[in-house]
Amino acid sequence: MKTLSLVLSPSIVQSLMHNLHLHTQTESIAFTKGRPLPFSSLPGPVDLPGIGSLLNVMWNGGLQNQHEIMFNYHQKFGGIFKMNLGFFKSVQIGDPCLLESFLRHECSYPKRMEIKPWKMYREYRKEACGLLTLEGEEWLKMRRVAQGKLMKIKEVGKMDAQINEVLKDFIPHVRRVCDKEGKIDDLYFELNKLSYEIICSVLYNERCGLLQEACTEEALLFIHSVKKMMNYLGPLIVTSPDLHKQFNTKSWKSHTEAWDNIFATVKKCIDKGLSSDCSQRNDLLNAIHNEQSLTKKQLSSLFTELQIGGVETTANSLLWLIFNISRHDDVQEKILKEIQSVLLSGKIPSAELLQKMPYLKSCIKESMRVTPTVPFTSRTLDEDTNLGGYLIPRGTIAMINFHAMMWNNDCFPDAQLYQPERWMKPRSTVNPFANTPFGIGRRMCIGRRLAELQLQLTLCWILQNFQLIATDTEPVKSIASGVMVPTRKLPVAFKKR
Ligand code: HEM
Repeated sequence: MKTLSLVLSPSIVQSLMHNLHLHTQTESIAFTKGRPLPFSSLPGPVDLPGIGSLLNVMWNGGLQNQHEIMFNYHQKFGGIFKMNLGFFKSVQIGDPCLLESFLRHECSYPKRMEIKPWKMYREYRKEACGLLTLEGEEWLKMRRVAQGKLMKIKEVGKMDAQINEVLKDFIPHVRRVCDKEGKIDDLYFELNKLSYEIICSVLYNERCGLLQEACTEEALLFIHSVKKMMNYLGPLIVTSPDLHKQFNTKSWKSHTEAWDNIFATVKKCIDKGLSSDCSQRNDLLNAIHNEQSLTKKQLSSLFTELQIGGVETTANSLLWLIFNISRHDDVQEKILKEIQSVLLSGKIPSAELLQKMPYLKSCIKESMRVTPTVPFTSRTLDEDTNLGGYLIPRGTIAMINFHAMMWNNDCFPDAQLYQPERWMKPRSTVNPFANTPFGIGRRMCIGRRLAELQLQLTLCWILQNFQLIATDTEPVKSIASGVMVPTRKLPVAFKKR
């Protein structure tokens, strides 16, 4: 059994869990060793036979509203509670101190909850798995290959010129798609195009034409297919994917067709990128291929899952960033001044010059905290684990709730307000485990550095060319649909400078 060195004393935990709101790193909680209490004694919502808390979840808005439901449960039960949804039993972690101790004992091959339909597709079509779906030693081997190129700030910094080339085309594209009032009909879709164009440029040195006036359906195939695949994923997971496959249902067929298109698009890029005309190119594909540690099949799966992981997430973070800035004129003015003071006489932003823009970076960090793109991640426990004074059995899914931690008033005073200044203090008192929008530990997002560079450069280009205007001030709610999407079109307009 794995015992975490920092465990909450069971008696203190029990009284705290039941009587107090979410506790945080700012409260002094004594972590002592002791005999853990059984899993069954963890607090948690009603657990009915066979369905657990499913009815409660449905009553409160369903899985789409799971971020708010879990946030409220953390307020009620504390930083750790158990939850059973019938199809899976979980322990929910929403406290930075507990997360820190959980990670201190992370195993060599951390496992996220399996996305079964994705695995089934790969078996069905005899495709390999990539970083999102691999486990064990194979995962670590692939991770090491990709990490050397993607997690080093210096390596990623070299991608700035390619990203700028795409952004140069994005600005006239925005002007083209704006109506007379500066509104964009489907801003999220346009940002997805930008994100896809950037990732293809960085991975394969390939431009896809998504920002051109006459953009072809073929170029849009990947984005449409990911959307289609995600639409069918939920129903397949909640019911039985095995039965869907056995009866070849519409959901299974559509999910398969979408993945076929996703893999076909990536394989085309790989074949072209490795052809003799392009093999001298300075891109991620050739850099990884030249190391000769992955087969062609593994390359396809790695690159497919890098694209899946990187396109919509970055577009979504950018969408919320634009929204948050549009509602804070003072913040917008301050970023623009910072940009103008660094980019003298029309200089183009670069990874190096971004180092002189701490306020711009704080604005992005704050946006990802207040409106996170991914609200949770998961780990499947490989051993019985003593966490927070409770014995969590092997095989339980630990849901790590970033959203609950990032919205915790004890970690972040006035947590639901957008206040970039909170990141500008010389000595931050924030527990770093409380703000982890890219996940954490050995399996954290491998595209983090690239996403950050992309967001920083894009914000520079947008604010130099447009003033972001809030067209109304009504609240905008979000729903959990893989990533956190707004429930209505964002009320934002782009006014030319
Ligand atoms: C703002 C944009 C992004 C956000 C918010 C984001 C968020 C995340 C999160 C929360 C995880 C799970 C981490 C964990 O379980 O601890 C993850 C994993 C992952 N992300 Fe990202 N991501 C972003 C951009 C990207 C980009 C640009 C790429 C590709 C270049 C990418 C590729 C991946 C991959 C492959 C994984 C799985 C890593 C593994 O299990 O080894 N992501 N991301």
